Amino acid sequence: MSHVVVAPDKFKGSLTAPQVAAAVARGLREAVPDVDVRLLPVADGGDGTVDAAVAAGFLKVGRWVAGPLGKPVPASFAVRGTTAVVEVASAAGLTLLERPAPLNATSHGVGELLKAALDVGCTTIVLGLGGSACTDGGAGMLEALGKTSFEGIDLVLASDVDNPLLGPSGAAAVYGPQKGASPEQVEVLEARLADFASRIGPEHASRPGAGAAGGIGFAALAVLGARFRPGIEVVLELAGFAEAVRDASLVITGEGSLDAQTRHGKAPYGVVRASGDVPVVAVAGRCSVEPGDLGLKAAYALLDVEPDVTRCMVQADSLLTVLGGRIARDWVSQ
Ligand SMILES: O=C(O)[C@H](O)CO
Repeated sequence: MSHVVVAPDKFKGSLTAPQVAAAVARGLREAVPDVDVRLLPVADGGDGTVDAAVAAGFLKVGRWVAGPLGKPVPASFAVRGTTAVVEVASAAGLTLLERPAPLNATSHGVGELLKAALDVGCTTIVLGLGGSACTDGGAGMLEALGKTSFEGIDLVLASDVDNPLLGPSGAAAVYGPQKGASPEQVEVLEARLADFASRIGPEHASRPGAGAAGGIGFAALAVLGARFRPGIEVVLELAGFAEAVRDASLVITGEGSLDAQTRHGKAPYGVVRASGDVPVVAVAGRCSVEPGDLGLKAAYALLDVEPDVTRCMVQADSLLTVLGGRIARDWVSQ
């Protein structure tokens, strides 16, 4: 019997991607005990990118760095050979703050993590962009790096979005509000970013991904010679997805919400695109789009099993196991 690849992203606010994968696999195995399941939790560059690398065989390295408000936080990056995976969210993530601080959150700790990755001898550094608390254009990161040179270093941005730095689809306007910024604060952030860009390299402000992670993308492109890539593509490569999906009979992906945004660089859509002819189904907390529009054969939502949203979040693990069982009955031959 050929195998099933389980490659979900996290369910934000409830389960990490490895936890989602494990819960679905449990359901598959309960329904079809001899099913061959391969777990490949993924991420889009935002939180969970280091976890995905670790699940793919990288080693986790811990470091205390300045958190989004300067207070030390235990952060981590992942290393395999001379490649490091550094995640913005680990040092400057929104989830690290008790209360949002849109005007004051800094990317300083990200610079410290990059330095640490260079110090252990890494020459390729994947920088996962997304899930950040800051909108400082990467100024804090550059300050922490000081005169550190990236010459000879391949710095690859694994970005959750491809927005430019400025304007109506820029870092402040689009992502400021989700970091707690009021309309007036968005204007302040936009003005700060425009001023910073005019001093650092205005020609880089419109590049895809310059607006990712509060403008850390911009600083990395303009000053550190980074190259932009969609995060899910980089993560699938690091995880050896192409190899894992070969001869598979089914791929199961998913994330908390399957919606209109999913087509725009979200992990499940990247998984569909990388799966070729292998059928792909998804699990989700909720699904507000036609599965077929995302190239999915079917979508299984927690809300179809448990209509109460709070219970869905709290019991996500056991509900995903129920969905795993349903998928096994619908798609895996006994
Ligand atoms: O961190 C952020 O600002 C968003 O996730 C977009 O990258």
